[in-house]
Amino acid sequence: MTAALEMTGVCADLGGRPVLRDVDLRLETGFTALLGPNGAGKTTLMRAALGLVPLRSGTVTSGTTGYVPQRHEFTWDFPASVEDAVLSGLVRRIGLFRRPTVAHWRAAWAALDQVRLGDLRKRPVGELSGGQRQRVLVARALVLEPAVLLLDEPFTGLDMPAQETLTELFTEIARDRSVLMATHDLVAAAYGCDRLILLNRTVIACGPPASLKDPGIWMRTFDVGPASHLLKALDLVEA
Ligand SMILES: Nc1ncnc2c1ncn2[C@@H]1O[C@H](COP(=O)(O)OP(=O)(O)OP(=O)(O)O)[C@@H](O)[C@H]1O
Repeated sequence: MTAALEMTGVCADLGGRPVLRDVDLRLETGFTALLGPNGAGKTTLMRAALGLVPLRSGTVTSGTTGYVPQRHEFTWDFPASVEDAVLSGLVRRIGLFRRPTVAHWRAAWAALDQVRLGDLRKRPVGELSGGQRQRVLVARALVLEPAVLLLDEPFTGLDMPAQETLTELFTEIARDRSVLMATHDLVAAAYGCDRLILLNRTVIACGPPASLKDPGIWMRTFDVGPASHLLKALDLVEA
């Protein structure tokens, strides 16, 4: 089976310092969480998958890639409607000064239906809640029909109901494509995702949550000791 995303021996430096070393991973269909402490290289790995980070060595191969950046990287203070925001995901395909065709609009509406915002397509984005805006960003990435959807900390600043709605949506999207989500919500990832990748500059471990019960791999990834609450929260040691 062709992988949606494959990295082999990826090393990448930023500002002259090594950030990723010898990263190997292969993603097929399903919902995968990318876990690691601050500075582990999660965002850099996603940017490498998009071809936005020069590699010192190694290879990246992927199908079409959709990317939902961290929310603070996106400005919403333009008066765009929800459907315009989704259509902007197709700007490279449409061409900067060309008009979208009916097919482009239909693709944008289908993506909005998929995130269950079809009813709000004429609304200004500025009037939506945080969770709804995050779904607009997901639709903007989905409109490209990506083989792999990269989500960079999609839960930041959202309340529990909004997080649960998004988790259900990502699970549904991951039925027929690959979804890779960087998150600090370890418990939600361990319960909601098919596979976990533990990253700290390199892949420390990966596999289905049930295969990652050794506290040592979590301690190495997050640089914590055996008394860490993290291990208790993940049910890896006696509370
Ligand atoms: N443009 C840059 N120039 C130099 N160093 C950078 C640059 N961008 C990121 N870094 C460094 O690379 C390392 C990895 O950063 P990255 O943002 O990929 O980590 P992360 O796992 O996504 O972290 P977080 O959980 O805090 O978002 C960090 O030490 C960061 O300071």
